[in-house]
Amino acid sequence: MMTPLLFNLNNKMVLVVGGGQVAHRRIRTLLKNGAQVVCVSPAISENLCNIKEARLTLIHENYGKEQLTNIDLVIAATNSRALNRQIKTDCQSQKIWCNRVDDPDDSDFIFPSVIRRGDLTLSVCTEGASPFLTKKIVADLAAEYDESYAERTALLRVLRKKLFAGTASKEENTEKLKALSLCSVTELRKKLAEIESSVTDDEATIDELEKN
Ligand SMILES: C[C@@]1(CC(=O)O)C2=NC(=C\c3[nH]c(c(CCC(=O)O)c3CC(=O)O)Cc3[nH]c(c(CC(=O)O)c3CCC(=O)O)/C=C3\N/C(=C\2)[C@@H](CCC(=O)O)[C@]3(C)CC(=O)O)/[C@H]1CCC(=O)O
Ligand SMILES: NC(=O)c1ccc[n+]([C@@H]2O[C@H](COP(=O)([O-])OP(=O)(O)OC[C@H]3O[C@@H](n4cnc5c(N)ncnc54)[C@H](O)[C@@H]3O)[C@@H](O)[C@H]2O)c1
Repeated sequence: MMTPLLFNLNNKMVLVVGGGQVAHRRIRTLLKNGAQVVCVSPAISENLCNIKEARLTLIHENYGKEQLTNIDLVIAATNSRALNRQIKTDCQSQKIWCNRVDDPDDSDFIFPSVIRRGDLTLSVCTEGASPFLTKKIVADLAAEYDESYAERTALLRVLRKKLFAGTASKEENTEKLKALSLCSVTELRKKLAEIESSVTDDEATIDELEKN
């Protein structure tokens, strides 16, 4: 059984071995999430060659153990099971975490399918049992948790911060936060506008008092 974690890939050095379809998918995900990527493969797909991104380095060579120097994570994405197994073994001896795209059981981590709505992340995985089931569930969830959830999450973040900055007790805040999480985007916008205008009123009152 795998453990779901949210991992900060900013500035991590990731070696992707292989330059085919699966490598391309992994590299797009890695770049989107801030990683530095080195891709090593004798053949590199046109899709990959067309990516214009300073954080991606393409090396037209066969895999070699020396390429693991200064690498944080490795994706073994070649079409050879024997080579992917060798890469995993090399990583293990250097304590580098490795994803084998052909064998979840022999991987230190695997890639779920992800839906992003601003700061809301939904992640689905069957640990290799059925990637097609994953796709179906993701399509269902994407329809239910639509783009409006990005604003909903952003509004909740601001309201939460404002509540914590206020003088209410911890218990009161917990109750309010629970209720807010069930509000629609329209209700949340309204609540934020109310809080902001009352803050402005308070500030105006303080200004008045200071003047007198
Ligand atoms: C979620 C997604 C993310 C992504 O890849 O970006 C993903 N696979 C996707 C699609 C997909 N993959 C495959 C098919 C063909 C149908 C089929 O074979 O069933 C399709 C469908 C398609 O392509 O449409 C084949 C396949 N996949 C794996 C193996 C090896 C094995 O199981 O041993 C084989 C057999 C290879 C062979 O035949 O040799 C293994 C893995 N695939 C994973 C992730 C990890 C577990 C995720 C999970 O189980 O939920 C894991 C364990 C490892 C990893 O992390 O790499 C992405 C959904 C894309 C989306 O959402 O659009
Ligand atoms: N995880 C998944 O979602 C998923 C999906 C489909 C397939 N797969 C598995 O992933 C493997 C790769 O799939 P693909 O569609 O990307 O295959 P592909 O044939 O498109 O790409 C394989 C790549 O490996 C490279 N390669 C071969 N020998 C190499 C070496 N010595 N050093 C470096 N690179 C080398 C090739 O040049 C090629 O770029 C498949 O064999 C399959 O087992 C996984």
